[in-house]
Amino acid sequence: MKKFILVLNLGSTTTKVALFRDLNCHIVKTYSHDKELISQGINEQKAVRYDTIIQFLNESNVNPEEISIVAARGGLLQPVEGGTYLVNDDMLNDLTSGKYGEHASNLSGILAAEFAGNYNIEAVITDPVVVDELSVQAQYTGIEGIRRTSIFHALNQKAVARKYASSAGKNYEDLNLIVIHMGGGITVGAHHLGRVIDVNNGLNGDGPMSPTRAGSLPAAGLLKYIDRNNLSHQEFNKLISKKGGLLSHLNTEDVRDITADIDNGDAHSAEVLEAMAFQIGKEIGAKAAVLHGEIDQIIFTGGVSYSEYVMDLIKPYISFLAPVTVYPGELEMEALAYGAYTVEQDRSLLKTYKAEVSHD
Ligand SMILES: Nc1ncnc2c1ncn2[C@@H]1O[C@H](COP(=O)(O)OP(=O)(O)O)[C@@H](O)[C@H]1O
Ligand SMILES: CCCC(=O)OP(=O)(O)O
Repeated sequence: MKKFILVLNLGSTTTKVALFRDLNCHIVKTYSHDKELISQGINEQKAVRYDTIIQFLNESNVNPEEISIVAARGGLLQPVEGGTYLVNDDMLNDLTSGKYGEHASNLSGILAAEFAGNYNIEAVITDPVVVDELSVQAQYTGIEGIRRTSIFHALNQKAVARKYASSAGKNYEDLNLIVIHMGGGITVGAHHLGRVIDVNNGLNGDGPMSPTRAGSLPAAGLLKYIDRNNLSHQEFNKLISKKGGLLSHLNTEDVRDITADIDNGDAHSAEVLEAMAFQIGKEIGAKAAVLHGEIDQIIFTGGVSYSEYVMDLIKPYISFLAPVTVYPGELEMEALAYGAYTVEQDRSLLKTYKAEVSHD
């Protein structure tokens, strides 16, 4: 009997896999990958990541025939509204071609479709990283022809915001929140009455540096660096989105290793983490201005927010703005299972992704 929802959540540094029975988590595991793998392109990572999923099923003693649907974290697509989407051919083409960029979350959808195809079931994604609710003002840059788009931890930011609202006995749609997801990438979102009206692009050189992202860079300095090192487009993308931030400065993206080094007296590691905290604080201040200072709560989440060391570095910059709540880790597995469960119950909720028609 088909009774499980298989949840696949590929982040830049981890593969998280779970089995749910309806909305109850049967088993969940996080596999952390080494820095050699995560700095590769997604095609080079595909086989290892798929093997990780099969390893998980073997360890769980679950027969793939018992799975009714695959729920995956969605990747880089054209901007979409939130919701649960079928992984159809249009979506698969955009995820595979990298038309909108490359990130591990593309592989979630791709591997979900591969697995689903093998067992004649459906794959869906929920609230992909391209959910776009940016205000018109937030989309502007100072150059006509370059616009900001929304690429962030939409799934988890929305899930923790709703969890906080529910714990406060309020509706998400009635609150102003600043949500900070600190994973391989770091995104800081201004949630205004249920819409993320401003957020840094978590992938393409915007906002604070993170374990693997460069964050905002001085444009002229970047151009000189590219010329000096003769970087191709591909090398440039790798530099800012896979090998930046803590990995660039400290040769590891793992905050647990870095804080252990600091405990052993490593002053350089301490300085780099302080700089990351400074940049996160600054970004939160910017979002406070976007919300006109009317902030109900500041909410931290993501793997890095497990680190009390990092949280203690950030808090002095922002605790005067609003009360702080921390939800370490993520609620992404539950949110993905919920998305798949609801469309299994009511098919009319399933959305269809359509590729943009090219006019070239
Ligand atoms: N218990 C922990 N303490 C400190 N840092 C952690 C902890 N767990 C994970 N991290 C850090 O969180 C980052 C990964 O965040 P996570 O949200 O799990 O990843 P991903 O972006 O791959 O989904 C890494 O830098 C990792 O070192
Ligand atoms: C692409 C935006 C989301 C993101 O940064 O995810 P990771 O933290 O998993 O890299």
